[in-house]
Amino acid sequence: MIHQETRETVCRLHAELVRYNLVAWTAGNVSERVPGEDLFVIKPSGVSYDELTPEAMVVCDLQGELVEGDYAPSSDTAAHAYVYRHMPEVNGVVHTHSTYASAWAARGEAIPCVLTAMADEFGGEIPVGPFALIGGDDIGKGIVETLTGHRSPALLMQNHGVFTIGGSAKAAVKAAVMCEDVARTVHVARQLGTPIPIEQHHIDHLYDRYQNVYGQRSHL
Ligand SMILES: O=C(CO)[C@@H](O)[C@@H](O)COP(=O)(O)O
Repeated sequence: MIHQETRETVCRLHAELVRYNLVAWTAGNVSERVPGEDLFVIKPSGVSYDELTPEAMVVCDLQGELVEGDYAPSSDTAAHAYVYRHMPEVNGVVHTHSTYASAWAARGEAIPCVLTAMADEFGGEIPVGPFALIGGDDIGKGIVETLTGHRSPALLMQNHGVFTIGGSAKAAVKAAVMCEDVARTVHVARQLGTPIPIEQHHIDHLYDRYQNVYGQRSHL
């Protein structure tokens, strides 16, 4: 099938949402831009995660129209397409209803930057986007307006759940995993007392280290 490599990547990353317990039933979705094309691959709508295969993935254009595939595209296709049209640096989009992050979304409250892991991955708080109905451009607009110029690759769409972006679908999945992890920890901290905010200059230092030094850097 066309765009087989991207199909395989997007299919494999959907299994990560299940592995990290970020979705229930058929909720959630992952997409990735097809390299060099005005196209992206996304999950078929309402198909069980254990039935997802590279062949079941669907290919859409940047208007969200189905280009190739046997299934109807995800109900969030318009949102993903909007992000790809307005954020050319983004090559991956993920949506989950992960429990703790969605509980913050239900309250419309940003997750404050009180953990070094938040400074590392999000460069500050995880912001909240507006309430938006599903299917049109409203969710996509909320994502773009909230994350443009913001360090965080994740946001909490009010009353809904998590959307993340990344330079790849894998990066967006990582952001979704880390978003749920810190949402849970900060929630527990709130139950025990008042979390202590990290000073901005420390956030900046931590973010720079994690983004530019942490891990294995290819020197070849
Ligand atoms: O939250 C929504 C829509 O935003 C769910 O329907 C979504 O998680 C799953 O929908 P799809 O199966 O991708 O169509």
